Amino acid sequence: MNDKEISRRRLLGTVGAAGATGLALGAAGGAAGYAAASADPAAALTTVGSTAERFHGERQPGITTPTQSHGHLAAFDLAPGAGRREATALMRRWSATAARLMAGEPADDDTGVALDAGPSSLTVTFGFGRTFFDRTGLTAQRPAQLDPLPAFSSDRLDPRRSEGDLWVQIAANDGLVAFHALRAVQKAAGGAARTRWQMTGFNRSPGVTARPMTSRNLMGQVDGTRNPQPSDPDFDRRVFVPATGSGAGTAAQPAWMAGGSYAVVRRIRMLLDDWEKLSLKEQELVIGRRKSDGAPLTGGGETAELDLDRTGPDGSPVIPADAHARISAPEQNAGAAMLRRPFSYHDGAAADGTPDAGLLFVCWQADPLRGFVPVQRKLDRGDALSRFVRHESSGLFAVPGGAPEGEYVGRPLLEP
Ligand SMILES: C=CC1=C(C)c2cc3[nH]c(cc4nc(cc5[nH]c(cc1n2)c(C)c5CCC(=O)O)C(CCC(=O)O)=C4C)c(C)c3C=C
Ligand SMILES: [Fe+2]
Repeated sequence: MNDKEISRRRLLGTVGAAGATGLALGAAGGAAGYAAASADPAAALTTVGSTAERFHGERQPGITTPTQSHGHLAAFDLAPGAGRREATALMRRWSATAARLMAGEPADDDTGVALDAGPSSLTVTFGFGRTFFDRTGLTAQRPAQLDPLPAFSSDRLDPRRSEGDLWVQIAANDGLVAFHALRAVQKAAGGAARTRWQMTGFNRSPGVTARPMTSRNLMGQVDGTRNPQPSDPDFDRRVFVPATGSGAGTAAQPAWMAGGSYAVVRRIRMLLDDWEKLSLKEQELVIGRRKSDGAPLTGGGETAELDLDRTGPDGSPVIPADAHARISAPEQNAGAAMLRRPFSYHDGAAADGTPDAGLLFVCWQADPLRGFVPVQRKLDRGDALSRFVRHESSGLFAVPGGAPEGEYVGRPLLEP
């Protein structure tokens, strides 16, 4: 792998090292807050702890930020009686809280949970659900892209753990820093909004592999190999809403979504007891890739192209017709693609004793009808993986562009 490829892959969090886009806050740089308060600031922060992401900017953090090791996803509903005024004040408070915590500074009325740690690549990302717009009298500003996702035959969705007026994604390379931020966001909600659901996930910790590697999921597969890369000429067009408010071939988007993206969030349970009964060969045929290194069954290394036309001695395709990697490939879906940025989760055992574990699947795209929806439709019809997974909750959120310095996320919608 050359240097360019490594830095490109770091950007998407496929490596086990602190983020390339982050800003290391050393003592000389005046890392305010927790670490600066310790006896020896110069020694207090490791590279992992001292790395900071920027809150303010054209785009929100947490979309192309290298995937962190700890994540919390939370949806909130506006409190009864709360409308646009309360939502505006809430987004101001949340943005101020996120900016402070991401810079390694304490929140108002701080709980002290992250007292000794640096920002640890914390990101806080905010989104609006479909119901937010009616609640705030902004129905006319609701993007068509937030229309409900179609029902899929394999859905087993729990409505209480789906959707929501507002969505927050919190992630950091330290569990205490991530939890601290979640509590700060929940406290800053005050009387304006209540937690509707909350889920906790994880990824590999920075630095645990000897070389930069794509992460694995709880089925043991290398997962993330064929994600779109920021260096791809069509990356921005696929993932972000352009400043003009709409992209080629997509439905018009409101101006307030410029620089934003849409997050599809699915809690996908893995039926691990069934999966783990398969032989290695059977597992590899389900995906169409080798488990050891993620390489296509048709050969080459991890990043080699899939040869979808290759047949074996018996005349059947080497990458089976129902293999997940074949069915989800953009070439099989009129170019539909999304940026997958998931977390694994493990919530103990279900009532039947099986592990309640799987993927908090989060994918990003400029338009869900040109990303998640066509691919999931296809997977729903004939993906070999579907026997081993169950979609248990779902959310679709409009994530606006980032807040410039001195502003808050969502200002162009709430106070145009
Ligand atoms: C609708 C979108 C997708 C869902 C839902 C989904 C669930 C899911 N996927 C894996 C494991 C792997 N997925 C891989 C590739 C892959 N998956 C999707 C989409 C969804 N997956 C896409 C678009 C792609 C890339 C296809 C391509 O560009 O060729 C892979 C292979 C490695 C990789 O490219 O990342 C694995 C492994 C699980 C376990 C899962 C649900 C739990
Ligand atoms: Fe997949």
